[in-house]
Amino acid sequence: MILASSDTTSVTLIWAFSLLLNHKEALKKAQQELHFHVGQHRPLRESDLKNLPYLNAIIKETLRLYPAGPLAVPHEAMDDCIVSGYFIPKGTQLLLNLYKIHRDPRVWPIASEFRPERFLTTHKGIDVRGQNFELIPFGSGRRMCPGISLALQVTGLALGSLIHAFDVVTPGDEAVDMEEAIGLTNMKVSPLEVLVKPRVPEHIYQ
Ligand code: HEM
Repeated sequence: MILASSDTTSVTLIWAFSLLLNHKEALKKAQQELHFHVGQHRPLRESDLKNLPYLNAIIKETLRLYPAGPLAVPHEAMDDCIVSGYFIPKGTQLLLNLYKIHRDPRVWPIASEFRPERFLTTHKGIDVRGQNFELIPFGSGRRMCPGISLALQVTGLALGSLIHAFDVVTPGDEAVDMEEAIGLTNMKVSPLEVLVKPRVPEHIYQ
């Protein structure tokens, strides 16, 4: 449980943060949303998250492009079945390539680009809770991730708090290297380096 939770949530945060550093206009929009709904005189609270559609769209777009478990967890067919015309005998081990599903250009125009706006416009009705099979970073069905609500709360609160309280840039304002490591969890190859500068009054940090 601890293994399933800590790596997946921290790596999602790292990718979200990296994407924002490489897309300054999205970072600015998210900070404006936080400024409007939370203001500069109190920290972000869990109860704010439902009022931050752009921040939520950023998290969905991050989970689409960089699902923490790109091959989910192996499943086994309990009965003979047919999937997309392929006969799958009972007992077959099945791996789901979430990474590929999430970048299918028939569903996701300009699939490899970071466009959080799609979740507020063309893909507004699509959620990550296992009901929309084109976006299933937490899997779907009986064995889907039981930590989904915690993961979404922690990611929203951590990412939102960071960009609410700090202006963030990379050293030398260089683009973040987005190379991915091969593994069960979708890790970033190089460590993320960030310079932070306070952007709210001192008492918010206490
Ligand atoms: C962004 C964060 C997370 C992502 C993207 C994620 C993703 C996933 C995925 C794809 C699966 C496999 C589902 C399937 O095969 O259908 C899974 C399983 C699981 N996750 Fe997560 N997870 C995250 C965070 C967490 C957290 C915070 C916890 C616990 C507090 C957790 C606990 C588990 C457990 C116990 C399983 C195995 C469930 C089973 O086999 O019945 N995960 N997760």
